Amino acid sequence: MKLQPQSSADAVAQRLAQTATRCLIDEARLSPKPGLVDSRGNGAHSDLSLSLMERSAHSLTPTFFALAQQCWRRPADVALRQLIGRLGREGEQSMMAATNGVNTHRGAIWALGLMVSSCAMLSGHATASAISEQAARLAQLPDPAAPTVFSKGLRASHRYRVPGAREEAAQGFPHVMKRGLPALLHSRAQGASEQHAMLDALMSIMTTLSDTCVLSRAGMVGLEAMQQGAGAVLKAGGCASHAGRQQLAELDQTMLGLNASPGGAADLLAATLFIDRVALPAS
Ligand SMILES: CC(C)(COP(=O)(O)OP(=O)(O)OC[C@H]1O[C@@H](n2cnc3c(N)ncnc32)[C@H](O)[C@@H]1O)[C@@H](O)C(=O)NCCC(=O)NCCS
Ligand SMILES: Nc1ncnc2c1ncn2[C@@H]1O[C@H](COP(=O)(O)OP(=O)(O)OP(=O)(O)O)[C@@H](O)[C@H]1O
Repeated sequence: MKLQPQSSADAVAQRLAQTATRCLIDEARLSPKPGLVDSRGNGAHSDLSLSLMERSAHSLTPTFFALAQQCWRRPADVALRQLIGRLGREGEQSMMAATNGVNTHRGAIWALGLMVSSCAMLSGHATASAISEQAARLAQLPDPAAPTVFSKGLRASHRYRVPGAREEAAQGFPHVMKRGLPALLHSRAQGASEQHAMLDALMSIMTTLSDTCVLSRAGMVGLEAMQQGAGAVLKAGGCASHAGRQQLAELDQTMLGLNASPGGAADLLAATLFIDRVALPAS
């Protein structure tokens, strides 16, 4: 979608929105991802496809643009948190309209929505730590208008007593800051291709994330298989190595066998790519 900037705020909002959409598309196309939709196929999903994921990603550009515009240079307070919540839920509706009711990106709207908002609050110029800290502040604020449905993610969080999407954000996205981003930068510095560096970032996120998508579909057995399998890929030398790619192929088979798909880890990979592309280098 073409957005016409009117001011510097609009120009930054346009850049952030287009980058967020691009990160969703790059995440979806990245292959081979265990259990997830990628350019090979639908993974463990019967209702998702790459073209649906791409359509959904494009439908979200106006949501990310509105979030960035509305958050431009504003402080974190309850009024802004409520506004972001409303825009995020409207984004979920746009996604559902674009996909005929299939949940392609709910978790991604949450993670990227908070990051786009945080970045705009900081005038579009901020380090990775500043963006993640601002996102944590937003996520910690109450949104009295939030619906009280007991979602699948919330149910898994309660049943297995593990943190979910809300906690990940409220803690400042530790799986982006301490796993995904360092792994992406490390693999690049070792000479890995961009594809392999992105896959290593995903593996690093998967080693410790309590992904409620995996828990909902495959329980604790599925979560342990995901964490252990991702660790084995990295231990074998990562995705740039032949041994690492063999472990990755095994993990893919295991996840498909368990009908498990790490959707939360995929969201956090997209968020990692976003931070990598928009954050200023730390001084
Ligand atoms: C917080 C959200 C993600 C709802 O989470 P909930 O735990 O209730 O479960 P739900 O099953 O609906 O979605 C969870 C999704 O998060 C992702 N996820 C799963 N596990 C994790 C994890 N450990 N960490 C991060 N993301 C995860 C997955 O994609 C999963 O599908 C969100 O939909 C929400 O409440 N949005 C309200 C609108 C809002 O406030 N938006 C503000 C930012 S735009
Ligand atoms: N490449 C991807 N493949 C699959 N899921 C992804 C991908 N990228 C991100 N996701 C995330 O995974 C979540 C979809 O997970 P899931 O299929 O478990 O949702 P659901 O439709 O609520 O559940 P189910 O299909 O089990 O009924 C979305 O919230 C989305 O953000």
